[in-house]
Amino acid sequence: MSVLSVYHQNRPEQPLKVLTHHDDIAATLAEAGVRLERLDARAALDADAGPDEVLLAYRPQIDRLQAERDFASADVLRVTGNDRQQNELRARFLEEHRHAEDEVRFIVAGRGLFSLRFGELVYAVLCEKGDLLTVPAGIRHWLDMGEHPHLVAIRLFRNSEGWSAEFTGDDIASRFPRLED
Ligand SMILES: CSCCC(=O)/C(O)=C/O
Ligand SMILES: [Fe+2]
Ligand code: NI
Repeated sequence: MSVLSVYHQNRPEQPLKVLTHHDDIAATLAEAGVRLERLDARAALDADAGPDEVLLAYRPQIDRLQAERDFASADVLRVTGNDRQQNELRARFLEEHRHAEDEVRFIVAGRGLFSLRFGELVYAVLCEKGDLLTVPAGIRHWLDMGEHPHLVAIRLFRNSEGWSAEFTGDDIASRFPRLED
């Protein structure tokens, strides 16, 4: 179930509101220019399927998005378990950053908590399998996957080089709730 919690940036201990209905969440995010959509994520895949298998299994969804929005590349981010490499990935996305292009992420397994800043507000949206999240370019944000990450996401880029980000150096994420396992 997706969940949206809206906070004032100085009061991370007390959300101003919490929404749990997908339509309410999508409508609230849309007011801020963020799109949350649902896609079919029921492809039969082994738990350890590699990036090529994931991209092949979701080719119809990717092709449709590519036709609508003209992406130049796609990759698969898989973060599962908590070995050193996974912990490094978790730590990297927990640092507040922004991108020069929209962040377009299709969650095909597991879940992740995206926290987005709009003025003095922080919108923390828990995304799960089947969610397609589009965050406009330039929005400051971070992502938590919890202490035992389980997240597989297809990432779509306009940039043929793939993922690139500018880290803001702001430690706001350290004051906000993490994704609970
Ligand atoms: C769920 S996609 C993983 C992380 C990522 O690419 C990003 O930019 C998070 O903000
Ligand atoms: Fe990002
Ligand atoms: Ni799973």
